[in-house]
Amino acid sequence: MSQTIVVKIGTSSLTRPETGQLALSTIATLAETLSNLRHLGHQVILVSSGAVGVGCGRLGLTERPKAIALKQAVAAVGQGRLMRVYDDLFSTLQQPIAQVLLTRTDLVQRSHYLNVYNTFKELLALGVIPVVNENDTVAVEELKFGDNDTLSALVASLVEADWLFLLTDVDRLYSADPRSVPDAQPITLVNSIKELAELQVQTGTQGSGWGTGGMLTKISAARIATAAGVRTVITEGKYPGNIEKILQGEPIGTRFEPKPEPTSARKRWIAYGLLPVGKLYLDEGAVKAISEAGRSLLAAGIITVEGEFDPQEAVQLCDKNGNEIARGLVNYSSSDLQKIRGRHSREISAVLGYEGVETVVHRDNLVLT
Ligand SMILES: Nc1ncnc2c1ncn2[C@@H]1O[C@H](COP(=O)(O)OP(=O)(O)O)[C@@H](O)[C@H]1O
Ligand SMILES: N[C@@H](CCC(=O)OP(=O)(O)O)C(=O)O
Repeated sequence: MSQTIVVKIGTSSLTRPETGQLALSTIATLAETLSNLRHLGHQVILVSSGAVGVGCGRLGLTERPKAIALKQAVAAVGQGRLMRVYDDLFSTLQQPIAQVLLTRTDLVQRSHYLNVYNTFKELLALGVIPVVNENDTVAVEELKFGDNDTLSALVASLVEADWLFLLTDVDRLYSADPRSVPDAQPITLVNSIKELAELQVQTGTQGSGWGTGGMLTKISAARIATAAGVRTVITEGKYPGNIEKILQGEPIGTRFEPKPEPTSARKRWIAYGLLPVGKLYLDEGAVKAISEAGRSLLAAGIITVEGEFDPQEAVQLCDKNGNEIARGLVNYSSSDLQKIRGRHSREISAVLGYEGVETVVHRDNLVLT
């Protein structure tokens, strides 16, 4: 049966840590594996990091730059080099590829999001393997995915993939970072992210020398992907051939079982695609109404409004202690909300001087998180 498979490979697998040079044998095996999957009739998307790492190698820089402009310049050098290598390898295997560079803003606007979706669908229908990365050279810091684990999960969710493989430099997830805790216990199966919380996995936020997010971003990627119904696997990038074995059922790496939430693609976009620009603190009644009774949010339940935003932007809905319970698209600007918070819906028109809608966040635009 044809499946849609998203494979993410991190810098730590694509480059040799000692020299920063490309790990050519790994990349060649990856190209072979992905081409095989295509021949078996699967649809394949590769999310590849490495622009910054490869750019550094090309320019002789020995550590990942911190200054934003330098990082962006280095990424521009590395991305071209990376695509050249991929295209050479995939061309030898007669497998067409395409470069897709995304920024977070491409997923924030619903029309752009649908546009990206249509482009992926078209590329996959053409038998092409899209090679995706964040458009590091133009991405604005506060509007970044920040790491390709998150990006790959959003792409997998967008195309409704069956599988997401996160290839990294450890063979699987452990109870703690195996670099610093030698007796950390391997984890092979995670039935739900809640179960992971119970296992109390320590992740640290540090990746290996060249990587960005360590295991933390991989687990949050697994959360996004499994909630969208995508089975997610963390496994070692050095052996891309394992992907085929895992698809055949071999217990390699750490497997996260999909836990599709009964939400539409649009609600997933609200929950994970959008960047919230404000926070609404709600009283207990409002928290109950939206989380237990599935109601819309009314102005009466809002205690505090934080941030500046326009109507139809995304906001976090929190309890009075600031814990997020939901996200949604707001019907009023922050300045109007400051005037109507705590007020009954029938008072809104008198306070604002125009006939506004009754709900602040309609339940169709609200997702529990
Ligand atoms: N609980 C854990 N299990 C496994 N690895 C962990 C854990 N916590 C932290 N790590 C570290 O995460 C690193 C992989 O993350 P990173 O370097 O960002 O990879 P990539 O470049 O593939 O995205 C590993 O080398 C490991 O040291
Ligand atoms: N977009 C960046 C990658 C950021 C990233 O997530 O890196 P990694 O942790 O190695 O997967 C680049 O191409 O260098």
